[in-house]
Amino acid sequence: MEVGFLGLGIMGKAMALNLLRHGFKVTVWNRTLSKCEELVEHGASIGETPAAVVKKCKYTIAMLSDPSAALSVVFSKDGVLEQICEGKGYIDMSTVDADTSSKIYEAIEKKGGYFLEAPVSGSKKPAEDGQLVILAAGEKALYEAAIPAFDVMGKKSFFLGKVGNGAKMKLVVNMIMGSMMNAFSEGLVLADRSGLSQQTLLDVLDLGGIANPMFRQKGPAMIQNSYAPAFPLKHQQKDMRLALALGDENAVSMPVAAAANEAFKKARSLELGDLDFSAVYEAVKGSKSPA
Ligand SMILES: NC(=O)C1=CN([C@@H]2O[C@H](COP(=O)(O)OP(=O)(O)OC[C@H]3O[C@@H](n4cnc5c(N)ncnc54)[C@H](OP(=O)(O)O)[C@@H]3O)[C@@H](O)[C@H]2O)C=CC1
Ligand SMILES: O=CC(=O)O
Repeated sequence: MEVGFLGLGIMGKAMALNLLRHGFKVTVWNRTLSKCEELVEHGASIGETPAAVVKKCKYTIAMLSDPSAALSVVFSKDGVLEQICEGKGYIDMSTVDADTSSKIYEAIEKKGGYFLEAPVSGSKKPAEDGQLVILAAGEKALYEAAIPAFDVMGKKSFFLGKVGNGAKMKLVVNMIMGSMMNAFSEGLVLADRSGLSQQTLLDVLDLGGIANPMFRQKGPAMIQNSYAPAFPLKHQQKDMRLALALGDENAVSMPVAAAANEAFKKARSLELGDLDFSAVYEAVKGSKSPA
């Protein structure tokens, strides 16, 4: 199966490598074209533009930073829309809001193409290990055609119905995750400032009813003030912002998420946006300068 892949950031690179490892023929494009070279070493071909990738491939996957990147790759000159046509499918796996996804869907449908949104839950390591959770919605026939690729990239795929439902599910999940990360950070600060061992707190948490992989994996690095980016903080703040907008639309009061969003914004103002989202701990601690 030949697929196109647009966007070779932390996630896209790992996902495209998995496809290559499992025998897919992959044509890649990235805004910073030099990032394609590593994929070429693993057997990928390069498309010079998103349009060139879509022209060559029946199915094209995108994994881009945010709504503005997702829209730009489709609608700009040399974008996806120039070559999408009947018989071709476009699968956007970026985390965006339902409106962005719907705009892309409508434009692609007008040209006779198929569209599926398929954001993922799971970070750098699950992407490398093919263990993502895929939250798809849109054209069912395209979902079915994409299952061999989803089976390589993920451990479980959900088909959630009409376009927008995948985006919304992903935002709800990440809203919860961002709030949890803030509560966790406050707990670590409180333990430390009240004279307790943070390591003992991690041990206690891991044995109880609120044990979870995120605390287990991020906690030890956080107490060492180490934030190598797996999920960049700027993307988590984007997801909080988009989830809060979804709350606005549905008149859902979310004071916990709103407070968490403020902490992520504060962390961005401390220039922590490119670090892992666990670096919000620095903002919660009250750090005054970049970590
Ligand atoms: N990292 C994670 O743990 C997870 C991330 N996600 C989501 O997946 C998506 C990608 O995340 P991740 O890989 O971490 O992000 P990165 O920041 O590592 O990569 C972002 C990608 O988007 C591209 N891009 C940014 N702006 C534009 C633009 N205007 N036009 C074209 N391309 C652009 C970048 O290109 P360039 O290289 O040129 O900058 C890069 O390929 C995001 O929506 C994120 O929220 C979902 C689950 C987990
Ligand atoms: O979007 C981030 C994730 O870990 O999932």
